[in-house]
Amino acid sequence: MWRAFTRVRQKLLEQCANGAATKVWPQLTQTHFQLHHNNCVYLHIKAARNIMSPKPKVVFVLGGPGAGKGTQCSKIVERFQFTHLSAGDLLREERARKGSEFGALIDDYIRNGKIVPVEVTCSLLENAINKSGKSRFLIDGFPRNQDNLDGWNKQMSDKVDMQFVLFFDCGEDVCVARCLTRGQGGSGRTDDNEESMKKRIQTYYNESLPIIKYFQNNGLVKTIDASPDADKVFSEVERVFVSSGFQ
Ligand SMILES: Nc1ncnc2c1ncn2[C@@H]1O[C@H](COP(=O)(O)OP(=O)(O)OP(=O)(O)O)[C@@H](O)[C@H]1O
Ligand SMILES: O=c1ccn([C@@H]2O[C@H](COP(=O)(O)O)[C@@H](O)[C@H]2O)c(=O)[nH]1
Repeated sequence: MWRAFTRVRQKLLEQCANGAATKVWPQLTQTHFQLHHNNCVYLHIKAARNIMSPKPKVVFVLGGPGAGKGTQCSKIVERFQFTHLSAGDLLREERARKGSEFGALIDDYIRNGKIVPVEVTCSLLENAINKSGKSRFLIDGFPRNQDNLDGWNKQMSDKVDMQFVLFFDCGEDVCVARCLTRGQGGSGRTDDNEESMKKRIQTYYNESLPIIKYFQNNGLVKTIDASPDADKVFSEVERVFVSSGFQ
């Protein structure tokens, strides 16, 4: 956790300890500093930046269908007080909303594993962020293609502080088996069936993986092996969040 430090003056730590520093940086507490054995005081840069940035913090959560994104997001919410926004859930809610002008379109896209135009998804995400009044968000299952990424950059990138992309790496067979088991268990999802799965997997390879690669090329991706059991996966996830300065 305390890998990225910058040296600060001893006086600052003392100010922090006696509360005087809150006048300068009200969000910082003594937990953001560490006294090193050589008597120098270090500030945890990422933790400090995380707490001092006024924009909402966003982590994109990506991976194949059934990789375990939603399952891990629930655990992250519990441990790190993030708000979970699943783009798929928001679209399903909008599809079910009486009078929605997008209901039929969303239904067709979901059944066929296609990606809904970004104007619809991005507006749902922005409304959810604004409505929540919260400051840490997991955006699960978005951006999924170039249209999503372009639309997000146009509408949202200046309004949030994107932290990193959490990528759940999982083989196709495991992904498909998890979704089909979820369907047989009564998920009620119109796309947890073999026909939709084939299309979802194709969309993932053709449209979503190139976006993950783009983020990778920009050094933004934290990859997690999503094939072990959920608790084991979470221990890796926890490590990533802590080393990124979240407490
Ligand atoms: N590590 C795991 N090991 C075994 N089963 C898992 C694991 N993680 C999740 N599952 C199960 O697999 C199914 C899919 O998980 P989850 O809904 O979290 O995936 P997802 O990536 O959000 O899926 P989708 O993209 O389809 O929304 C669920 O039934 C869940 O209980
Ligand atoms: O940004 C998004 C997210 C989802 N969709 C559509 O919804 C389904 C289901 O998504 P899950 O993340 O698996 O819940 C997906 O196959 C797409 O059809 C979307 O269009 N855009």
